[in-house]
Amino acid sequence: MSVTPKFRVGILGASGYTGADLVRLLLTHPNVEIALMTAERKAGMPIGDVFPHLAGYDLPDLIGLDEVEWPAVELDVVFCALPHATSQEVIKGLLHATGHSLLDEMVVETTGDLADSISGEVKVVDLSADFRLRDTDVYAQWYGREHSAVTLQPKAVYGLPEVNRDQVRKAHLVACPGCYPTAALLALIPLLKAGQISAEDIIIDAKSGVSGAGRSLKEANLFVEVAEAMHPYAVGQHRHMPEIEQELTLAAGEDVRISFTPHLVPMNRGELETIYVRLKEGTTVGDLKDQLVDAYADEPFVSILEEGVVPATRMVRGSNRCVLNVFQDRIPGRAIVVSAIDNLVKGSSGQAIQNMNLMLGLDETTGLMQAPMFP
Ligand SMILES: NC(=O)C1=CN([C@@H]2O[C@H](COP(=O)(O)OP(=O)(O)OC[C@H]3O[C@@H](n4cnc5c(N)ncnc54)[C@H](OP(=O)(O)O)[C@@H]3O)[C@@H](O)[C@H]2O)C=CC1
Ligand SMILES: CC(=O)N[C@@H](CCC(=O)OP(=O)(O)O)C(=O)O
Repeated sequence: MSVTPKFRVGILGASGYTGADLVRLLLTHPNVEIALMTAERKAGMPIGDVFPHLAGYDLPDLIGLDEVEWPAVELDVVFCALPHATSQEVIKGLLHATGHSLLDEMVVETTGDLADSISGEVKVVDLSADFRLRDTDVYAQWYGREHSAVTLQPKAVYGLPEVNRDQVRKAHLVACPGCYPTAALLALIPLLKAGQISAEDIIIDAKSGVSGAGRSLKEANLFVEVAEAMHPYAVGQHRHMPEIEQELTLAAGEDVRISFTPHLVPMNRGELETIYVRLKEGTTVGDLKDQLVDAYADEPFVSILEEGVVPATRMVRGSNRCVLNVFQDRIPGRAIVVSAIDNLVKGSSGQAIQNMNLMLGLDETTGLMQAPMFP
């Protein structure tokens, strides 16, 4: 009986929420083995002590980043599920330690022919925000610190597979989109590309479950602070705004400005965005719907719901799906687009695996076809 060779995968930050969901999803992925898992405070612990739901599986113990023996650990893929700022330092360090060609000044981008010449080297999928913003000055402005890997940034590919699939296939460093941007971009990019909606009048009203804030202890995320209540935060200044505008502007070919307000809602996972748009002259709500149906006809993870069916987080929980629909606003000339994802799956870990599948030349859906959990 022949044994399928498996790619060796490392998860940096496996003791966090996205790390845990990476482990959960990768445990049933037929083409990978989890060869390394790191933590900071939880270093030295078995993963089952940190996350009881992951006890009893054949997994390595959590180790500190400083204990990783690059390049001897021989990883094919590294998932970086670390806080932003830490991530760029760690990625730069691991590329140095493995003597990666991506650091070569001659390699100006990873998606052209040069990508083929570095095909055997480790591939990095970053879940943090560190390589998403293409302009490092914009990064400095929104993240309050200078970017420390300025020459590496242009070599990263923005990992929204439905939009950048071909670049992701050849990439060695993929920046996974933020959870809010994922839900917004999937809803809006096809409409802006088709010139159906105004680039100037887009209002995104977003809601997220508390796992979106990560597992580290924060007073604002205690049960008493979030249960039986709901509140907006980072009003008018959330750092996902420039990320969403960057990708919408690229798609539209003109400057796109958005109003974006996230809210924290008392649920563990899930993200819902209600998006108000202005129709261009001569465009109907039916045209928007047709455009979304067309754009996603062959996409395994994006579904446009039937007439009148309202997207909800319970339709996507635990799955890599995004569900969308379009509705007529009472105000003439306006429409409402609703988008739902699971922040920990399509909004981070699932999307990261979707990117990995593309980078490794595997079927994009491998290990990601779980149906949503309900109730
Ligand atoms: N949660 C979400 O829905 C989403 C998160 N993201 C991004 O993904 C990344 C991970 O998020 P999430 O899993 O929620 O975060 P968590 O706070 O839950 O986990 C962070 C992980 O990083 C480790 N860590 C923290 N500081 C350091 C350090 N200085 N050196 C080494 N390791 C460190 C932690 O280890 P330990 O616990 O042992 O200290 C833990 O394993 C972040 O950049 C986040 O912004 C992106 C999209 C959605
Ligand atoms: C509920 C909540 O707090 N969500 C996080 C976003 C999660 C995410 O996508 O974060 P990164 O862009 O840092 O990767 C926030 O608003 O900061």
